[in-house]
Amino acid sequence: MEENKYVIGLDFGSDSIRALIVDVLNGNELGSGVCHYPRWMEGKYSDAKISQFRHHPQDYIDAMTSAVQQALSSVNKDIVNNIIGIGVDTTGSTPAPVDENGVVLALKPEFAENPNAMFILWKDHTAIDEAEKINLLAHSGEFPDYTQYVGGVYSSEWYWAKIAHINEQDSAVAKAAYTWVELADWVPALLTGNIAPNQIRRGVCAAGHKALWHADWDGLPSEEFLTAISPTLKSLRAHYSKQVYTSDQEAGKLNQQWAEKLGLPIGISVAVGAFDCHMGAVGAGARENDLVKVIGTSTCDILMVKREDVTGKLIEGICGQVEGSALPDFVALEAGQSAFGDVYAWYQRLLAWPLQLGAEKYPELKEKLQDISSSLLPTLSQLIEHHSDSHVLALDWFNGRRTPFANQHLKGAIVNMNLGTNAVDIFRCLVESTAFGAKAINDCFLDQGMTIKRIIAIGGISKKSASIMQLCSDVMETEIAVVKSDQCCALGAAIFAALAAGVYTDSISAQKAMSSKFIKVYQPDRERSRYYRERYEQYLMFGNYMEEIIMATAAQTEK
Ligand SMILES: Nc1ncnc2c1ncn2[C@@H]1O[C@H](COP(=O)(O)OP(=O)(O)O)[C@@H](O)[C@H]1O
Ligand SMILES: O=C(CO)[C@H](O)[C@H](O)COP(=O)(O)O
Repeated sequence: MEENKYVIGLDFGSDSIRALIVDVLNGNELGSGVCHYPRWMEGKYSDAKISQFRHHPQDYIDAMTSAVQQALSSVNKDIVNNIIGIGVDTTGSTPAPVDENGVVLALKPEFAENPNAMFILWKDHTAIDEAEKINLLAHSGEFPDYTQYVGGVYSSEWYWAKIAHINEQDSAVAKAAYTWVELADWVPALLTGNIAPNQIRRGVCAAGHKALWHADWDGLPSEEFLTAISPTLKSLRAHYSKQVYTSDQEAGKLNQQWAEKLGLPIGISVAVGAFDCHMGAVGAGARENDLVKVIGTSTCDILMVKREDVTGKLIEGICGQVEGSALPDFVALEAGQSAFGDVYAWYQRLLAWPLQLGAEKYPELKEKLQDISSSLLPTLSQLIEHHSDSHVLALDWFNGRRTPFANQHLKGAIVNMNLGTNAVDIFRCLVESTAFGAKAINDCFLDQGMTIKRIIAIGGISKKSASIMQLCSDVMETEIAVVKSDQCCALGAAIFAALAAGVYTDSISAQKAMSSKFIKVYQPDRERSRYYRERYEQYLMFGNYMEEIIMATAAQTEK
């Protein structure tokens, strides 16, 4: 009898990496490991006040090694010996500068402590000015509108803005960087030993959604356009591979060094990498007109559409329409919110400040105070189940607005408080604001003729808080199905590992066999939906008003 075969999905998140061992026949999840990035957890190389968020490459290497080893130790040896492939999903746009041999600069002694030589995490917003310049140039009429397939607005979260920003700030990095590589492309390259810039297989997902790659202009934007953004971008077009790949294809084979380090069989397939939400959508079983929302720190939303539905059609205000970035034969429309759970995390930190002071003053109470601090979010999220007519209203743009129409200058806001407003009222209005932000994304798709047949939720919050999910369903006035898998992005990566290893010849069959089932479907409560309809109008009005004020203030500061 032929032995069962297994694959590993690696999901590189903002704080940690998850490794998941999956049966290729049925998608059963057999073992897993998680590891937080050690330097990141110490707060190194980042400064939230200036929106600078950097990951040291060594963090990825150390955490991946530990997570995979943990996962392997949770299953028996027969399973380990029958692992035939690895799939990789990561956050993005999270690029790093590499030298002519493909070594990330921060892995070289002279750059080891330089945050500009590390991975620039997706949520780093230090490149707002450069993103604005890209938009001005793309809309100037001097060049083709290179932003047309990314929603018409280039974001500071993305590749070219980040590279231009770092290169202009740091001439040593600019000089040493031969090219810049997205994390989603770097991990498979590392595992296969193909880090040399001319060998690396870049995925269509990162290229199309963040680097303005499109077949219409034969790949990347022209050298003239890139050097108009910044002369420091010269030669980067030439140093970027001409061809890009979908994730059902192989990036290469696991090399001996990494096989030994991780404890995996040598020579197994490593699939081309892609972003977390794209692989998550596949893991969630998304088909035509399904909107999959990865709801966690931020949200990343993928609407899966048929090529014919968007042929000759440009969807504005989103983060891209790219064929093959999720399922190879579909176009994935990407959108998202730059902060979702991060808004709640901010509020939790605010409320927990006196507890932290208390713990410093009375060390004997530290543990108890920490317990209270970590129970704040679950408790608040339970308390908002009770309906309230509080008039407090918030904007969810605490980390800028990603969709609709990216604008990273924008900030969060809360209005309409009085002396009776309490901590739960404020938490409720923050949750409402994140749900309104989600509804604004749906409207952006629907207003432009797209169809949303089902909403599927994955990510931490879809499981951690029933009250928040119910509120989202009430606000969006749609059913929301929550998937069973706790690691849906890693499961999607595992599906691509099975495809790259040749277990399935088409992605739909692989998805049918291996994707997650649902565990719960939230139904909108009609009465609450009516209430939120009005509140949503107020949110939109408040948003328009605040946007005007914030942009006017930003313009004044620039003068
Ligand atoms: N009980 C809770 N209710 C609401 N939000 C929560 C709760 N517990 C954690 N969170 C939020 O969940 C987010 C983390 O989501 P998760 O999906 O686990 O991580 P990531 O986005 O890094 O993959 C944090 O921003 C945190 O504020
Ligand atoms: O924008 C993205 C993909 O295009 C990010 O990868 C994503 O939003 C990261 O989110 P999280 O840390 O919440 O999983």
